[in-house]
Amino acid sequence: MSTPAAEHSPGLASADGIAARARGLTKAYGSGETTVLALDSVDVAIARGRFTAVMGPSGSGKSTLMHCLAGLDNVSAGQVWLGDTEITGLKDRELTRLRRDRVGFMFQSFNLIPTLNALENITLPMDIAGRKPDERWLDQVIDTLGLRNRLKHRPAQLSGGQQQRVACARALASRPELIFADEPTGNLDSRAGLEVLGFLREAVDRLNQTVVMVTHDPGAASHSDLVLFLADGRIVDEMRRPTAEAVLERMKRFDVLRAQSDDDGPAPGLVGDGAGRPDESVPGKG
Ligand SMILES: Nc1ncnc2c1ncn2[C@@H]1O[C@H](COP(=O)(O)OP(=O)(O)OP(=O)(O)O)[C@@H](O)[C@H]1O
Repeated sequence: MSTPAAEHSPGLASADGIAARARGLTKAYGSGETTVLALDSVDVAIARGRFTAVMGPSGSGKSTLMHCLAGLDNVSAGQVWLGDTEITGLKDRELTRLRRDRVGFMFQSFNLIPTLNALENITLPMDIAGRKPDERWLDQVIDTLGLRNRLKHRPAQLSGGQQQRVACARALASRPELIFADEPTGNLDSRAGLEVLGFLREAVDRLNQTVVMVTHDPGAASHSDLVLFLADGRIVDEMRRPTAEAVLERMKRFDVLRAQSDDDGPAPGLVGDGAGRPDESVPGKG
C-alpha cells in the first residue's frame, strides 16, 4: 500500500477514531535465503468501537500481525501505534505495562487458573497490577456475559463455553482500549462458539469496546463489522458487513491462487518471491 496509514488504510471504516495502527509494518523471521517475510510493509488502521476480523490462508501472517499490533512481538521495520502511543521502540517494561493497562487478550485456550473461581479469574490481571476494578463496569461485563450466577464456580465446574465467557470477561474487565482475540471459538462446539461471538458482538455494540479477532472460520468472521484478508504477509482485501457465504467465497479464491502458485514455483512468502501473490487490489470494496 502506498497511501499513508492515516489517509486510506485497510480497516478504517467510518469510525470514532483509531484504536491501533501500523505503517510499513514488516516482520521477517530467519536470515539469508531462508528468510520468511511474515509481514510485508503492512499499513492498517483498526477502527475504534468496531469488531474487526483478520482472515487469510495458513501462514499468511495473521498471528504475527496481531502480536505486532499488541506489542507482544518486536517488528523488523515500520511503526505501530496503540491509540496515540507509538509502541515500536518502547522498552520491554514499558510494553508490559502498556499491554497490562490498555489491551485485553483472549486465546483459543482459555488460560484460566484452575484453583481460582470465575470472579477471581476475571479480576486476576487487575489484582496482579494492584488496580481496583471499576465495580459498575465489572457488573455490566458480568451481566452482559451472563456470568452472574457462575462467579463462585471454578473452571472445572464450568462448560467450555462458560469458561470462554470468563476469559472474555477477564479481557474486558479492565476496560481495555483494544481486545485481541486469537481463534476464540477454536476449541468450542458450534453452539458455545456462537455464544462467545455474540458476546464479543455485544461488547462492541453495548459496551463500545474494540475487538480484533483472528479466525479461520467464515461463520465467525461474519459476526464482525469488517474482515481484513491477509495473504503472504500483506493485506490484500477487506470486506464490510461480511456474510459467511461471501467470506467463504473470498477464501476459496486464495486456495485457487495458492494451488496455482504451488504449480508455478517457490512457496509464497519467501523473500524475493513475487510469484503467486493473490490480488493486491486496493482494499475498499464492500
Ligand atoms: N517464530 C517463527 N520463526 C520462523 N518463522 C515464523 C515464526 N512465526 C511465524 N513464522 C512464519 O511466518 C509466517 C506467518 O506466520 P503466522 O503464524 O503469522 O501465520 P498465520 O496466518 O497466523 O497462520 P495460521 O493460520 O496457520 O495460524 C509463516 O510462514 C510462518 O511459518
